[in-house]
Amino acid sequence: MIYQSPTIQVELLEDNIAKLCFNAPGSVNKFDRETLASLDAALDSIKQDSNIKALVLTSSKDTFIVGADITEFLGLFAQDDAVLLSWVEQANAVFNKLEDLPFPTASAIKGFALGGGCETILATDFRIADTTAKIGLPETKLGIIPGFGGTVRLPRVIGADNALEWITTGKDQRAEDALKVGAVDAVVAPQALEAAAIQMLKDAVAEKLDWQARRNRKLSALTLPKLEAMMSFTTAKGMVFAVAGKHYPAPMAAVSVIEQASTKGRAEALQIEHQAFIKLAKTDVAKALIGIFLNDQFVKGKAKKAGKLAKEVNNAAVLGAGIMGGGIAYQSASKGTPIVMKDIAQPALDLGLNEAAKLLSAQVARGRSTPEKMAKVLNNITPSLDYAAIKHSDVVVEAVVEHPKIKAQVLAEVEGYVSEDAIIASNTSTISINLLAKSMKKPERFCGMHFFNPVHKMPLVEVIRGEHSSEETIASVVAYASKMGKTPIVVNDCPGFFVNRVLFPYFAGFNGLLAEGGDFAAIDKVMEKQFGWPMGPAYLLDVVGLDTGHHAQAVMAEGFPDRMGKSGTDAIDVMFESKRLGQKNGKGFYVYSVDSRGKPKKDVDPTSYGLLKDAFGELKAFEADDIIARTMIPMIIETVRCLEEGIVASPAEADMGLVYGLGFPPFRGGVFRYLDTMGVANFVALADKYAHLGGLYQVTDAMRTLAANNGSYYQA
Ligand SMILES: NC(=O)c1ccc[n+]([C@@H]2O[C@H](COP(=O)([O-])OP(=O)(O)OC[C@H]3O[C@@H](n4cnc5c(N)ncnc54)[C@H](O)[C@@H]3O)[C@@H](O)[C@H]2O)c1
Repeated sequence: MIYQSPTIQVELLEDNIAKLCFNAPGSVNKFDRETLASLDAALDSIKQDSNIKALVLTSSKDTFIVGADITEFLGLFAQDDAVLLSWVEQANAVFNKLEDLPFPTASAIKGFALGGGCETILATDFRIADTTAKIGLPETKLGIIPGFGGTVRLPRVIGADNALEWITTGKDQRAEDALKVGAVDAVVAPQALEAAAIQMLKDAVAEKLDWQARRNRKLSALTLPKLEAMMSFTTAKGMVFAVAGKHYPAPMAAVSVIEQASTKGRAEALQIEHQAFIKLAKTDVAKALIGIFLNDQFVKGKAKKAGKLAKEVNNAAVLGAGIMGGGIAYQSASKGTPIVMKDIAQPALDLGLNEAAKLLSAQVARGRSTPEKMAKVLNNITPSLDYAAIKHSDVVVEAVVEHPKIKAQVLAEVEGYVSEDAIIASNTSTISINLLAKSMKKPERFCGMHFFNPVHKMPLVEVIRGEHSSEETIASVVAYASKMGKTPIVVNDCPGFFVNRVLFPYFAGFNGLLAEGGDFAAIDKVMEKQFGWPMGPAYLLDVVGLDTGHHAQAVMAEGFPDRMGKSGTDAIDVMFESKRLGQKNGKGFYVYSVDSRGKPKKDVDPTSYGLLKDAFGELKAFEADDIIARTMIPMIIETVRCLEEGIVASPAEADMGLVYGLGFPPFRGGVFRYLDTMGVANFVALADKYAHLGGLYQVTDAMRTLAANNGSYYQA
């Protein structure tokens, strides 16, 4: 053994080829500080051993290296620039040491080689992948750029255009795609991986392969004709800005770094990367995006733990084949859990199946599925008009019309058809789970399972714990949601649960602006372009449906009369009463049509402006900051209330609920990250300026205390 640590072992194989194996104690290899220090020490030992003629890097896990240890990032990035620079320089010295070894080197890559893992393989002369390999530099998705030389080495290995695409999109690349652009030298079967890498090294030692020429290419400036370089970088900037937009600076920074470094040798090029990396690491955007990554892991970890208590779900049923029922059936079937779709009307069943077939056909057309797979998924959905079909279901999801009496009746009926231990969940969006539980003989087997529309796209499922729901019920529904590829968050019962409870105060803020003459299209523009929501409030209401919005608003007003009770007519009433229901009937705040290419199109409509003018008078302009404050303050305070009341268990889960359920701008990280970034005291001062607008604008006592103590919701 040449070197051994808890994360890395180095041994000498035949023909004096050394093998460095990443072998961390957990299930995967990560580039934490310990592994980096260990790699440094391992390389020193290798350098000192004069017998060694070549080096192969391998992993004892199913994956090579999944990337940096992101749990270390927020603490690390909070340090002074000088400390951060010294960390980056030290880390890069290790990668340079690997690249500068006096003999040929190769990486044998299986599974993920992402981030720091990808930067490791780029520092070797050769890269052999097996068919399971996935390679990439996802850093821009976290608001930063690669910091271990990725922006310098990748363009020199695969060319500037390819590297720009890899780095600015942050996508993982499959082995065969990596081979096409020359990121790897060969792709082999998993069992042949190590032997193939060793053979390549033997050929290099025997000078059949010119490893030094490859290395020199990485050490020098990029060989790009001036005109071509200008074209590449200018095009990339335009495209990247169009996709990433002004709120996500990292992809653009990556283009600039690659451009500036393109004329430099390794040392200078790396310095350009270091400087840009440090600047981005300090941004609020990086903090928010890293926070989301960590929160996502936290939420998924909780769901995984719940899985241990869960009942296995092999057969499911959904009651109601409407928009939601059809979506739930499709999602369950496509993730491998057969599902009975029960309705009272044959046309509804036909429509539900047709919707599923449409989604599947689109996937086949895009090459993401095959006709065989499509047939299998459709076979997993059993349409039925008869309750007898749900007899063997482990979980039944009720998704019939949003009417308390109908739901109560359906839930009572269901209990008579399923086994004693079957779990029953309701997809209600507003009706109290405790209220619905009253119609059941065994309320402990019942909880809420709130999906979002469209089911196949929206990642969140709110699992609502009623006062009688058993732990097994909650755990089983959480596990089923995870199996469906969704991110479940467990919340306690209250009107609107978590997501709708915080959404309606935001709509109330919007209504308040309109009641004073605010222009809905101008408000949407500010909330989309400046705040970063995927849709402004008027557009979102049109998508949700003004009838649904109107109904849910009444439920919320009844549940929280002090804050959400209504006096007089608001803009939602105006639209609803004029039968402008939104996208579903082609007119709401906006009018909807189909453009010449068959794509849905929305336009402003003088009629809706006329109706609003009749109700609220002439239009009045509001400043962007005012619009943001008046809509966001109510949502933010309601979110804090949900945490204080234990409706949602942690800031991390609340923020993920907002990002995954509503599309809260990821670069802001969620309400709690947003509050921490702006400072709780600053928020309280801002909200106090709007306190005259009513109960939704009153901060809680706990917020005031936190503000006075200069506290925050997250630790880092
Ligand atoms: N549409 C949304 O955006 C959304 C989002 C989240 C939750 N939800 C909730 O999901 C539920 C369904 O909403 P939807 O939009 O799919 O409604 P929908 O009107 O599209 O579908 C309801 C379906 O239930 C069927 N149905 C009625 N009574 C039935 C019974 N006794 N047994 C079986 N089927 C019956 C109807 O025939 C219809 O096909 C509601 O509780 C709603 O609040 C809707």
